[in-house]
Amino acid sequence: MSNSTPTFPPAETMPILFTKDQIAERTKAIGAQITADYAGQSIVLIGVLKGAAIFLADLARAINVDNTFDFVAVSSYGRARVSSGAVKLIKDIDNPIEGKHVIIVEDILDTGLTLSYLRGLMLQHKPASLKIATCLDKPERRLVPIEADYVAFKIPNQFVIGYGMDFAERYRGVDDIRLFPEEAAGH
Ligand SMILES: O=P(O)(O)OC[C@H]1O[C@H](OP(=O)(O)OP(=O)(O)O)[C@H](O)[C@@H]1O
Ligand code: HPA
Ligand SMILES: [Mg+2]
Repeated sequence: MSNSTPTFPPAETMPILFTKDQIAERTKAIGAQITADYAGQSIVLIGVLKGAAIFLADLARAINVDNTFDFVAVSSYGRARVSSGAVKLIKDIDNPIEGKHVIIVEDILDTGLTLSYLRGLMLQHKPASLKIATCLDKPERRLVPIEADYVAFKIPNQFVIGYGMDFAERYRGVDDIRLFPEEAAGH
């Protein structure tokens, strides 16, 4: 059945894809990996607002090397529906990253348009190194070739909410990652 008005069913009614315990376990593992990879160095974690805020907060607490935070925000024009790759920077980094070890932190790598735009932009600042950490990777949806260096979970082509991820700005605070029912999307 299709309708034109989005509805916001309670998150508890949606199937769980990953529980908060599973997410915490993978986040700790990635944090340990980053700690090992950057031992003795300083890193800059750049979160992509708004979705990445929660994963960044947890990942940072699982990393045991000197680190600072920064945030960027982008706006995309119908990202999932056009292949133009039109992404615009709304908020830039606050501090220079030239010569620094940088990790861009995302909640989800989907078509790749957001991260491929941001990677190009950040490389212009000449960081010493640039890697990508993402909670979720949906490889089937990729429109441009880009891979993350640290991935908590690979998922099939299904829309998810929770742990920072939204549907129409809702559900970001849900602490499990759940499958959003397509019939509620109203398209
Ligand atoms: O790989 P892509 O197809 O570019 O999609 C992934 C991006 O889309 C979502 O952000 P969105 O732009 O919806 O904003 P939000 O983070 O504020 O939810 C998500 O948080 C990623 O940033
Ligand atoms: O599955 C998703 N859920 C929420 N936001 C998203 N942005 C890209 N893919 C998704
Ligand atoms: Mg985002």
